[in-house]
Amino acid sequence: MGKLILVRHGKSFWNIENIFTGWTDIDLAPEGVDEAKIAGKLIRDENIAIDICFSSYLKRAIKTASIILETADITQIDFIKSWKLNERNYGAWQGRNKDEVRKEVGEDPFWDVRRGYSASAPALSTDDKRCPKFDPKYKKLNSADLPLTESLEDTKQRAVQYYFEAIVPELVKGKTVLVSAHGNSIRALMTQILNIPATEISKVEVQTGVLNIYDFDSTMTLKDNYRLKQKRELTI
Ligand SMILES: O=C(O)[C@@H](CO)OP(=O)(O)O
Repeated sequence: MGKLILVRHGKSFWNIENIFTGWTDIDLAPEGVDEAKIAGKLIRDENIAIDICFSSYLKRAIKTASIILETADITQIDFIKSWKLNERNYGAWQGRNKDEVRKEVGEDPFWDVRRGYSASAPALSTDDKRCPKFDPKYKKLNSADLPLTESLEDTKQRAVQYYFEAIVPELVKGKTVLVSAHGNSIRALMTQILNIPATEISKVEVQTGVLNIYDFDSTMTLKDNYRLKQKRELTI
């Protein structure tokens, strides 16, 4: 039976400061490191043998996965990174305080972009230093493929495409797969897996550091889904 574990990275410094992050490569805050350790301890205690790990290109997701695997003492597995698991690109809102943007643009347009399906923040201009083409991480990619802003729909399109292309084949083989990604890329995958319509997508919230587990049979029929999380103090 294939087991998929979706985890949103532990809290980053900008999560704590309430700043739109998107593709900005912000590190885990100490609280986020602890969340990842707790998740790793849960994997270890539940004897979940992860076979393969996928992560976005962003360090908050990469470090979350690495800490989980290290804490669970899982060392000899493939670790594959894809930009298609990145957070939604929030365009010109990246780096801005969420409350300030809300006051500036108004409640409805703000929530339409932030939790609606098709709206996006204003695009980055092509000479903006925040454009992915200026970041060496993306140098092997075609710059025309790299977004200057994205709606949730755009994010879902590339994340789900990657899910079918790279992750589902592992699940079909019966593997246990860890995917470490972001609020919006995971929201996109969850709505695909649970068949949630676009109109309901805004109601799906994804908590940091929580293990969202999906068990499939060999025909990819979902047999069970549950969350593992632990609030108590870290003792390791
Ligand atoms: O800032 C972001 O990149 C995301 C996730 O933290 O924000 P939001 O939850 O508003 O989509």
